[in-house]
This record gives sequence, C-alpha cells and structure tokens, in this order.
Amino acid sequence: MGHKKLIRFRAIEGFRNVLQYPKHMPGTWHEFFQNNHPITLELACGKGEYSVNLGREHRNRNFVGVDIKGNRIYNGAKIAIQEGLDNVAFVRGQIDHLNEYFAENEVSDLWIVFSDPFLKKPKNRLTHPRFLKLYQQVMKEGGVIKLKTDSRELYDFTHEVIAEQSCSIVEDIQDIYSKGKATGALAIQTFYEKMHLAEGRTIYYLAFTLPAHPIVVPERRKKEAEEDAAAE
Ligand SMILES: C[S@@+](CC[C@H](N)C(=O)[O-])C[C@H]1O[C@@H](n2cnc3c(N)ncnc32)[C@H](O)[C@@H]1O
Repeated sequence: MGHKKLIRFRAIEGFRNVLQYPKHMPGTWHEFFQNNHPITLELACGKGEYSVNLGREHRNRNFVGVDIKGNRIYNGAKIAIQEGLDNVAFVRGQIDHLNEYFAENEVSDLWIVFSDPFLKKPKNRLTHPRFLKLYQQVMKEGGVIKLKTDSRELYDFTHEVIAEQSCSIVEDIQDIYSKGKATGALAIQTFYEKMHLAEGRTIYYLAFTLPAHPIVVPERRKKEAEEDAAAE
C-alpha cells in the first residue's frame, strides 16, 4: 500500500465523522447528528463532493457519504471537519451491507453518483434489484433515488429495472448540460464527473421512487448473478 494511502487510513481512524463498517449505528444516527433532520445518503461517494456541497447548502439536513475506499472518503471528511459541517458524515463500508448500517425508515433519500457501470457484472450495479431491495429496507416510503451517470448502459439498465419493478420516475434527463438542467444539486461536479466531461461524455440523470410493495429480485437476474459468480 502506498505511503499516502496509509497516512489517510490512519487519519480517518481519528476522524469523528468517519464510521468504519458501523454495525452499531442502526437506529442511532439522529443521536450521532444530535437532531432529527432527514438523512440523505451519497452512495459510491468517492471524495464526497455531494455530501460536502449539499451539507453546506442545507444545514437543516444530514448527509452521509458511503464508499469502501477510505483514502477517497478522507478528502470529504477532512473538508467537513475543517468547515465545521457537523451535518456531514461518512461510512466506510460495503453498500451491499447498507441494512447493517442503517435501520428501517432511517434514510430519507439517496444519491448514486457516477457509480461504476460494471458492464460485465450487472449484479454489482447500484440500481440492480438486489440493491433496490436494500434501499427499500432503510428508506422512508416515497424517498427518491437519484442516479447521475455518464454510462448510457447504466442509465438504460436502470430504466429496465424501473419498469420491471414498477418504480415511478420523478425526473429523467438525457444530457443535463445540453438541456440547461445542470442547476442546483445537479450542478455539483465530482472528481469523476470532471474527468468524464473533459472527455466530452454525456451526463444522464434519472430520479425515481420505489413501489410500495416489496422489491423482488427476478429469477432471471438471480441466475445471471450466479453465472457471474461462477465465472469469477
Ligand atoms: C467511479 S467512482 C465514483 C466516485 C465519486 N462518486 C465521483 O463521482 O467522483 C465509484 C466509487 O464507488 C465505490 N463503490 C463501488 N461499489 C461499491 C460498493 N459495493 N460498496 C462501496 N463502495 C463502492 C468505489 O470504491 C468508488 O469510489
């Protein structure tokens, strides 16, 4: 492991706003934030640009960035500490275990920001039904899931899942910049977004809500996942 990474891993151990694999937290987030404000998650947060920027703008809401990479989380966590953003925190952990970090109804809404499209492994896409099932376990009914991506494949896949699971589309924008829609929260640019924009890529946005009935992972998708695992 590189020296810089090691320093960052040690640093986040001492950061009050970084919780690593926090299985003790479900049901206690409002004690942590010392308020009852709604909690927004930023999944695949990387350096946490959405959590930090939204945290600055909305002091009456709480934001939690989630990512497995501690050295990336370090960036956002350090800014939040320096700026006294006590409404911003980070979880270092697997999104696959989200229901071990948050309790039922503890999350109001969530962003999925430039998550990897996993072109060869649909089961790892953060809008795969197995993830939607997890989100449903922690999110309040009617909570909005907001996907921002440069991947046409992930955007199309998400549309497919939305139709299959009877989710409701709240907003659907192909190419936020050409349509003049990159305003408000959509104007926040992350590290990966800046790279994609420099390459001239199109940015898609899709916001939707989950159905009231439980998400069920279709057999065909389960089979796909088993085939993926067998090929590993
Ligand atoms: C392409 S980066 C995007 C980072 C950031 N959102 C940005 O736009 O700059 C994708 C991030 O998702 C994280 N990630 C992917 N799958 C994950 C999972 N199952 N659990 C936790 N983190 C995950 C990776 O560690 C990585 O930091």
